[in-house]
Formats: sequence, C-alpha cells, structure tokens
Amino acid sequence: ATIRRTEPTAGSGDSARRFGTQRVLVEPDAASGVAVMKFKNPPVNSLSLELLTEFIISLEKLENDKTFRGVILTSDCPRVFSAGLDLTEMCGKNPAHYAEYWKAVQELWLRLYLSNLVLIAAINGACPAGGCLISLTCDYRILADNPKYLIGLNETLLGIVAPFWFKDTLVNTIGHRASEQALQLGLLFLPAEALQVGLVDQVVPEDQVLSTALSVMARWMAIPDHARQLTKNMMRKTTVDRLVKQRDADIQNFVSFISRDSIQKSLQMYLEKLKQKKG
Ligand SMILES: CC/C=C\C/C=C\CCCC/C=C/C(=O)SCCNC(=O)CCNC(=O)[C@H](O)C(C)(C)COP(=O)(O)OP(=O)(O)OC[C@H]1O[C@@H](n2cnc3c(N)ncnc32)[C@H](O)[C@@H]1OP(=O)(O)O
Repeated sequence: ATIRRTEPTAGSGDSARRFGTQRVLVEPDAASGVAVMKFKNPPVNSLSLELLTEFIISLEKLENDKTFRGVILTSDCPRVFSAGLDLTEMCGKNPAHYAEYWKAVQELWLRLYLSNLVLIAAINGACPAGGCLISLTCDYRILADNPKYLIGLNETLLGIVAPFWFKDTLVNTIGHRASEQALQLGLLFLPAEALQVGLVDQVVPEDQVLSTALSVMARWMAIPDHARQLTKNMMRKTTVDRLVKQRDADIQNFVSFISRDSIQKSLQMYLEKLKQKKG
C-alpha cells in the first residue's frame, strides 16, 4: 500500500493536508496534533488483509510523526464502523493464508493496544466482533445513539471463538463476569446497554460523535504525554505480553481451528445468511 497525499481541504491551509491509502483516510490537523483516521473499505469496512496492512502503515506514520499526539478512529462507510474480520479471509483459503491473515490481525491489536497515541473510537455505525475489538483497544469509546448500531464480541453466534487476547481486552474493559456472559452468548449490545455495561464511555446523538471525540481528545491531551504513556503501558503491558510470548502458537492455534471442516461450514453458512438477508 502506498501513502498518498490528497489536496488540502478548502480553507484549511497545510495543517489539514489529507493523506492515507486506498482504504484508510487520514485527516491530520497539525495545529491541534490530532488526526482522524477513517476506515474506507465499502460496504462494511470488513477487516481484509489489505485494510489491516494499510491501517498499520497509516498508524505507524502517525506514531512516527511527533506532530501528532492523538488519533480518532472512525468510519467513512455509512451505518457501519466495521463489520469485523473479513469472513472471506477465513474461509475457503489455505493454511498459509490463514497464518498470514492472523499475523496481521495480531499486529493491528498489538500496535493499537500499546500505542503511545491517545486513541479515541468515534463509533458511527455497527461495531461487531473485530470492529468491537478495535474500539476496545482505544482509550475512550463514543457510540452514536442509534439502535441499529450494535456493539459486541459476537463470535459465538458464528460458531467460532474469540481468542484469549480478545477476551482479555474485553475483561479489562467491562470486567470478568460481564465478559463471561457477553462472550458466551455473543452479545451485541444496544447503545444504552453498552453504556450501562461499560463497553462504551459515552452515547451521543449521531451528529455529535466526532465533535464529542474532539473535545474528549483535548482533555486527554492536556495530560503530559510521558506520564500518560507510562501509565497506559503499566495498565496494558501484562495483557500484551501474554500474546507476545505465544504469538506463533496463537497463529498455529488459529490455523488449525479455522481449518476444521465444521468451522469452515459454519462460516460459509453465516456468509450465505448475510447474503440472503438482503434478498
Ligand atoms: C480458541 C480460539 C482459537 C482461535 C480463534 C478462532 C477463530 C478466530 C476468529 C475469532 C475472531 C473473529 C472476529 C470477527 O470479526 S468474525 C466477523 C464477525 N462479523 C459479524 O458477525 C458481522 C457480520 N455483518 C453484519 O452483521 C452486517 O453486515 C452489518 C455489519 C451489521 C452491516 O449490515 P448491512 O449494512 O445490512 O450490510 P450487509 O449485511 O448487507 O453486508 C453487506 C455486504 O458485506 C458482506 N459482509 C458483511 N459482514 C462481513 C464480514 N465480516 N466479512 C466479509 N463480508 C461481510 C455481506 O455478506 C454483504 O455482501 P454482499 O456481497 O451481499 O454485498
């Protein structure tokens, strides 16, 4: 993927020179040190290998540019934040592909979860499974108050299982008992329920998600970076190290699990159901 610069937005000067890749738009505002990263992989921002790769490249570019201290993650696709992992990457492929794909999923989580940036999820659409995981890696989550925008780790509804580091991220957010129930039942929460259980930090009208994210960002960026970053690291490093210590085993575990005939059948059936739903 190549990072492309696009023309500055009208009347904004250099600080809003947009850049990004085909599937990840980056709208940086150097003056405030905040960049907005938008997933743009229509129709539902499914986390394909390409999107994961481009996301990692764009995130790394922002982390290496000391101008930026905070990033807001949001969607350029209407009604959907992200539909989660791209199911077509996990069925009908070969073990080598599954391994490559899972390594990219791990990489995205590792980079987001321990990022030195302030990360705020401006959730402007449905946020199941892998989409929910991305929002959980952020420091703060704002969800649009729309009953269609469900959020949760619903993997069991597909007949698959969220791996331990998905589980750990949820437990770190909503606690063990709430996570135990949510993961086993594959719960997708309505905005009010997500707020109540602590899965999101704020629920606001749809047209206020981004402005709310910007004002929350200002509050987080008022904290001296070094102190905040060390504190974030203290809170999250044990969780991250659990995966780092067994990344290859986790990949092998994924490949053997996803390659099972029964799992392949569940995923195919689930994809078919998604397509019938439209018919
Ligand atoms: C012990 C454990 C060991 C190892 C680990 C084991 C397994 C690893 C996996 C565990 C982690 C998995 C995480 C995941 O993210 S799995 C993906 C789960 N995602 C979902 O369940 C969401 C499915 N999608 C939806 O519910 C809806 O699409 C959504 C997001 C609400 C939007 O609805 P709508 O706007 O009506 O759009 P459509 O449903 O019509 O979809 C449009 C189009 O997109 C296709 N599509 C939707 N979601 C996905 C997806 N996740 N991947 C690929 N494609 C998707 C859909 O089929 C439609 O396609 P079409 O061709 O008909 O246009």
